[in-house]
Amino acid sequence: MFPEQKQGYTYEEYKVTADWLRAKTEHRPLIAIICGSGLGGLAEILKDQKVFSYSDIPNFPQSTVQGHAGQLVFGTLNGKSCVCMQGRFHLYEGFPIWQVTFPIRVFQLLGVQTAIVTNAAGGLNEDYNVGDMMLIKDHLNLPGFAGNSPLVGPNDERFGPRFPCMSDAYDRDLRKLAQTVARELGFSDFLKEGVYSVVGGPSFETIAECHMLKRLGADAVGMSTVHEVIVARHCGMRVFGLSLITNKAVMDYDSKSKANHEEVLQTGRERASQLKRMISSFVERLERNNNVC
Ligand SMILES: O=P(O)(O)O[C@@H]1C[C@H](O)[C@@H](CO)O1
Ligand code: HPA
Repeated sequence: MFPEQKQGYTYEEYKVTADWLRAKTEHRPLIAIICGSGLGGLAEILKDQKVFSYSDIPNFPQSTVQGHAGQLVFGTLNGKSCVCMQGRFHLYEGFPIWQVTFPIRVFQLLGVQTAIVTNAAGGLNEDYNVGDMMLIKDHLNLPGFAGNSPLVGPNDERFGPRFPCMSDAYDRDLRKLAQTVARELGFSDFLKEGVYSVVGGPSFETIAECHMLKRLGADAVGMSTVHEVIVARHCGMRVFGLSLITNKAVMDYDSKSKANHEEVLQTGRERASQLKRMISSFVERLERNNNVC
């Protein structure tokens, strides 16, 4: 017979990790920042850092993708306590979806109220350019349509309800705040707002798939974020989602362009300083408004 397969974490397992972290750091984060591919440099904006390698944290999965360092960085940003994931987990790495989203519930137990979720994404909207920042206003959850949701399985009411609402997944006030911040920083020319579609990866999309996603209403495509957002909303966090358009999706059969991870990382490096200023000012304003914009 096959050994019984693990179906998810227990409440106690999330708690073991949260308690372990709480015992090892005095930081009590209210904000979590999840760094997308090549965007780990965002953690550098945190002061008074306490850094943990994922391999040292009980129950934590390990990062396997280039551009995801695999470190949890606690620190303060403009006086506000934050925790930053330098590296996230993706379905294509072979993790079950409940492992992909494991850190989110740990953060909730640590007291996090707001999740800032970033990613690298391919632009489907023809008005988008490489290097644009896209405020995520909504998502299309393709793995979810096929039943691969992080909330599948018995629901633990201590985290949230059986049937959480997702029509307000990406907080409108936080998006407004981001628009204000971008305007003040002179970033409006490369700021967009749109719909992010998650696919399973790791292969980049075919031309026909890109056309399909665009017709479904997606402005950008990626391989992450949505699972984390669903779990964050389920447990009552406010979510701000930000995509960096690292490449243009190939939509034309005559095109010689080929999506590739190196271009994704390179665009991240080129936009690193603007992204840091954007997130830093955004968090500063959150503080000023006591998280109520
Ligand atoms: O972690 P994110 O979603 O930013 O990473 C994207 C999707 C793939 O992991 C990778 C492809 O280049 O970048
Ligand atoms: N497709 C899927 N995921 C991505 C892309 C893309 O074009 N760019 C960065 N992540």
